[in-house]
Amino acid sequence: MSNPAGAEPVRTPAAAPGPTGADRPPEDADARASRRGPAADGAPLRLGTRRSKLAMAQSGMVADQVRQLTGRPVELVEITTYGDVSKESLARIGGTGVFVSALRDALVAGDIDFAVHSLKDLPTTVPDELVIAAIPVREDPRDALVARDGLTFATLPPGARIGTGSPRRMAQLNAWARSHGRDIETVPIRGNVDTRIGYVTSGTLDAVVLAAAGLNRIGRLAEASELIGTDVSLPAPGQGALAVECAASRQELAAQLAELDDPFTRAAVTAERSLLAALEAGCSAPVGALADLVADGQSTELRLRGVVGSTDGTSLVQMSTTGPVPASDDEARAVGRELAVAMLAKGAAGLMGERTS
Ligand SMILES: NCc1[nH]cc(CCC(=O)O)c1CC(=O)O
Repeated sequence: MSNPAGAEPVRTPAAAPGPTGADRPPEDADARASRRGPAADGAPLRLGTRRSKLAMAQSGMVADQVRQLTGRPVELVEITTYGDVSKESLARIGGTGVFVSALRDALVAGDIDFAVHSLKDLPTTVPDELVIAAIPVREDPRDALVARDGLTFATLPPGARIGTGSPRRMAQLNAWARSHGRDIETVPIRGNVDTRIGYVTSGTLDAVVLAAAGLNRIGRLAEASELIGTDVSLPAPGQGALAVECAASRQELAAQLAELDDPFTRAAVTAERSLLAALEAGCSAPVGALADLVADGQSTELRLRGVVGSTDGTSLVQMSTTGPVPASDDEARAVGRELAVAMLAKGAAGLMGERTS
């Protein structure tokens, strides 16, 4: 692994300077908190966000909710991350944290008050200075196919070229194609959602695979020809969920943001991310995971499914576990850890070193 979970995130010189400027005198977190805490004079809360359309859309959604919750104005502060400026493939630069480190630096420095991340882009470890104050209700976690002429997996012609930069999607789509005697070619691409859909509208590729939640947030879900079943492709751990993060020292703010938290989403994504962490995989590893509820007669239980595969789809380790809905983050983490142990025993580790460009 080039950048395992828990490693120091990549620092970027491209981080936009905070609005308070680099030349302000140093002050500690408490001093900053008392200056801008929620008890202060109604000064706007600063929400740091990447400038991509998807990031702006999800930050805008949460900003509206926080305005309602606190009665305070919320202003968006644009921050550029390494993932935004690098032209390298995400698999190669080790996706862990490349979209979030500059936002986290700004939180720690006190240049912004809170940040909204796609949970699937967030490293599985949270720095001591920060806290995930809320994980709001998750949207549809599935992957979606955007294909020319409304084609679906079942109707794509032999040799169809499907774009995705995600080793997880490659592994599962290629495995599905192999087991169904279908001939597809996965083509590595990257770029923002509009760029990736552009490969289809321009005729360069027959289809691309994207997260349904991301398409929905930028208003383009209607262009998907198919939502991909979780029996074909398990989403990335945390896909479709957001994380609202602030400095751990801002306890009052964290308590207010916590009203946006959805306990079931938190339990589900905590189990998924714990699986990822225990596999010692980063967010660009070929790992899929999804926790959902299954009703079995009287009782409702939590099912956690996990998959690790080689990107060519020749080998796949798929396992699942079902049990009581976790009552705490610790219980949720234990569910993920236990499934990881079982998957490692089936050879999952050997499938994770792979990198594609
Ligand atoms: N890696 C980029 C990224 N991060 C979050 C989403 C989608 C939104 C989400 O999962 O919450 C996407 C785009 C995609 O995978 O198509």
